[in-house]
Amino acid sequence: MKYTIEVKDLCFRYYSKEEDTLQGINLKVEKGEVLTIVGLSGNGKSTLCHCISGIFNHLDKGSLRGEILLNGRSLKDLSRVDIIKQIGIVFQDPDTQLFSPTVEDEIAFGPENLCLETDVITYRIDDALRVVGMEEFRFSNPNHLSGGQKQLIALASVLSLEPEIFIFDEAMSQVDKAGKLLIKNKIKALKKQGKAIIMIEHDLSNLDISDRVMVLREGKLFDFNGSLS
Ligand SMILES: Nc1ncnc2c1ncn2[C@@H]1O[C@H](COP(=O)(O)OP(=O)(O)OP(=O)(O)O)[C@@H](O)[C@H]1O
Repeated sequence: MKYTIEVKDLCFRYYSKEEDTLQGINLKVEKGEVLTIVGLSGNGKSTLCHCISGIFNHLDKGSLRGEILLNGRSLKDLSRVDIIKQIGIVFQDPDTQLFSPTVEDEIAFGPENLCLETDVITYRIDDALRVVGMEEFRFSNPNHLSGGQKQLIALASVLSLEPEIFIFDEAMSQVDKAGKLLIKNKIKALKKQGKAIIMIEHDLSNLDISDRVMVLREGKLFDFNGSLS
């Protein structure tokens, strides 16, 4: 069976470190599945997200061993555009993700780079803003928004790419109760559409939308019952 995401024996070491931050990670996510990874701060969750999303293929920050497969194809064999079309990541800190002068430009950036037709881009902006309940901020400067609003715009900018795989790295950490409900409902809808989703979470109340939970501890990934992945 081809999994949407499959990670085999992944190890990652930052050049500035003497030990591997990720140590022999194995995981699989199917179409329509939500996998949540929990773990204490500094245990490697963001590093894992950056490896899976292909960011470390392009930013030479360390050495990566093992294999990451998207729909059966190694990440190493995919171009940057192929990866962006397949996998969307919402970063933990929205300030690292938002750089456009307006919310509209921010959401349009990905689809424009995929050279989509103008009316498709407009539709995707409208839809993404509606999903995150931020229509009234369309022409606002993202820098002037609150942390939670920035997280919602970061999510909208990934939704507009319509990838098959979503990675949410604590994407709801600054969002208020109403925003969390919107995001959770959208994740449920994405799951129904057959998207594969990896969520990194600190807040255990968000686990209700997960199919499976794994724990990352000191660079190793465990099933929730404590057995090594
Ligand atoms: N760019 C980097 N260069 C060197 N070491 C790094 C870098 N980024 C992260 N690390 C280190 O890798 C380890 C794992 O960090 P990471 O951010 O992946 O953990 P995390 O579980 O996501 O933590 P948090 O929940 O606080 O975000 C930490 O020891 C961190 O200091």
